[in-house]
Amino acid sequence: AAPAPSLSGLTDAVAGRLALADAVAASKWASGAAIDDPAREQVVLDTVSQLALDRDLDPAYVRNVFRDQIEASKTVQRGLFALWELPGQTAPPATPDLGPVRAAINEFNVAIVDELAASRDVVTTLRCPPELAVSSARSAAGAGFDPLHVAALAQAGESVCAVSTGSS
Ligand SMILES: O=C(O)C(=O)C[C@]1(C(=O)O)C=C[C@@H](O)C=C1
Repeated sequence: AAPAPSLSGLTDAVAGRLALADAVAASKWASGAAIDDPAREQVVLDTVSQLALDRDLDPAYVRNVFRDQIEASKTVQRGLFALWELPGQTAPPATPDLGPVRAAINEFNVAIVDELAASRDVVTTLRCPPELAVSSARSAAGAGFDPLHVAALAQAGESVCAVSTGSS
């Protein structure tokens, strides 16, 4: 088989994080919580900024990538809420406790920053956009994504290909 495209590790981690939006949405639907949680977003962005510094990556670059991760998660959550509001549709049963799914999201956050560090020499080149597209398609297929999740995965990758990633 052909070797995996170089950004596959990154897009697999991004897709894995995005797939957790389904469990987040089900939990929020069950509890009546709002999709937007600005305090949690701040914790995520501050955490990944520190992870970036630890890996000598530009924290502003990594924050931008994670703003897109958060927006992509909300795209999926809003899409699922819209679906569950339709007559005859039901949300899957879920517990209101977001703790376990957020712990899983935290693990993907670390994996994504690790992959950004591993891909630092690719993401600043013209190879990045086509490799990101191929890797995203591969990850989406592997995850069995529907059109809602495929669209959100593209949104999640919008800031990956960058001019510079260094912290200096
Ligand atoms: O943790 C949540 O409540 C989520 O919905 C996930 C997430 C994220 O992607 O990290 C997305 C939207 C919220 O505003 C906060 C965080």
